[in-house]
Amino acid sequence: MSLAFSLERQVALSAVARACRLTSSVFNKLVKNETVTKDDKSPVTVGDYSAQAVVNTILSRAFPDDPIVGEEDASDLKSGTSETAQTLRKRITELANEALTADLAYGDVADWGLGPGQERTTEELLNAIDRGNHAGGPTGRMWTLDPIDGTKGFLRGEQYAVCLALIVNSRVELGVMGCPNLPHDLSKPDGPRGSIFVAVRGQGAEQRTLTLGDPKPLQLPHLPISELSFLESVEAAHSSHSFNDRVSSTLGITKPPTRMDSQAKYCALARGDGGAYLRMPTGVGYKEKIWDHASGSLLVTEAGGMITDGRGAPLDFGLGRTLGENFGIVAAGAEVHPLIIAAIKQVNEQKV
Ligand SMILES: Nc1ncnc2c1ncn2[C@@H]1O[C@H](COP(=O)(O)OS(=O)(=O)O)[C@@H](OP(=O)(O)O)[C@H]1O
Ligand SMILES: [Mg+2]
Ligand SMILES: [Mg+2]
Ligand SMILES: [Mg+2]
Repeated sequence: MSLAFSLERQVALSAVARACRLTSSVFNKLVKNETVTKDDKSPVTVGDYSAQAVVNTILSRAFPDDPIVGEEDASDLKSGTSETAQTLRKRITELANEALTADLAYGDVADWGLGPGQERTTEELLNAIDRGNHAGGPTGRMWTLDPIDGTKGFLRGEQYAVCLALIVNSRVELGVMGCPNLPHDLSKPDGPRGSIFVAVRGQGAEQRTLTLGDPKPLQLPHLPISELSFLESVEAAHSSHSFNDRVSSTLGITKPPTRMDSQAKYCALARGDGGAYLRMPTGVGYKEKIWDHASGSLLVTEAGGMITDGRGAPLDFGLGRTLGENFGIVAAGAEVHPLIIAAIKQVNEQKV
C-alpha cells in the first residue's frame, strides 16, 4: 500500500526543485527593469513570475482539477504594452522554458508525463501564472504557492524560499520548501548551502539536497531557555522587533535574535536552529497570507514542534487567501511554545 499523498509529494518536490534551479540561476543575471513594484509597494521580479509559471505548469499537468492559491498574478504582464512589459514577458518565457525542459531528473514522475516538459508559449505561461488566482476557502483540495518568499532577501542575495503546500478541507497535508541560500550550518555562513524540506501530515519532516538526494529526518530538539534565540524577520515592517525583545526579556532569554529573511525561518527552526519563531504584527490591518505559512507550519509540527497565532489559536487556512483574524505567529518546540504564549500575554498586559 502506498503512503498517502505520495504522488503529490513527488510532484511537489520536483516542481520546487526546478523552481529553485531557476531562481538560483536568475539571481546572478538580474538586471535593471527585471524587478517591478506591485500596487502594495512590494517588489516582484522575473524570478517570482517565472517560478510561479513553472510550478503551476507542473501542478496543472499532474492535477488538472486542483485549484491553486498563488501569490503572483499576470494581469499587469498581460496588459502592459511598454517596452519593459515586453522585455519582462520575453524573459519570463525564456526562464520558465529553460527550467521546464532541463533534463534534471529531479524526482520527475515519468509515468505521469512529468519528465522534462515541452516548451510553452508566452500565453500559456502567463495563463499558468493566473492559475494561481483561486480565492481559497474551507472545503476541497487546493495548492498554495509562494514562488519566492522573501523577495527582498532574494534581491539582497540573502535568504528566500520557494514554498508550496497542499491544503485539503482547510488542513495542510503536504508542505515543500526550497531554500537555495540556506547554509547547512548557520554558524558557517560561507560553507555549503541550499536544501529542500518536505513534510507530509503523519509521515514526518525531512531535509534533502537541492537535487533531492540524501534525505535526513528532522526533529526539533528540546532547547532550554539559555539556548533559545528567536528567529525573526529582517524587515522591521513585517514583525515587531521591539515586541520580540520584550517577550525575550520576560522569558529570560539572553541570546540575541537571529534575523533571517523569508520562510527559511521555519526550515531553520525545524532542524533545530534557534528554537522559536516569533512574528507579531507591527500594526493593525495586515492579514498574513496562507502561502507565507502553510508549508512552514506543517514542517514545524511534523518535526515535533507547535504553531499557533500570538493568542494561542490555531492558524486557519480555510478562510480564503489570508489567515483572516489570526493575530501574529508563534512557532516553537512543544515545551517552550506555551511559555512564549504566556509571556506574550504578560507583555500585552503590561502595555495597558
Ligand atoms: N506588513 C507586513 N506584515 C507582515 N508580513 C508582511 C507585511 N508585508 C509583507 N509581508 C510578508 O512578509 C513576507 C516576507 O517574509 P519575512 O518578513 O519573514 O522576511 S523578510 O524579513 O521580509 O525578508 C513577504 O512575502 P514575499 O512577498 O513573498 O516576499 C510578505 O508576504
Ligand atoms: Mg511578495
Ligand atoms: Mg511570501
Ligand atoms: Mg513571494
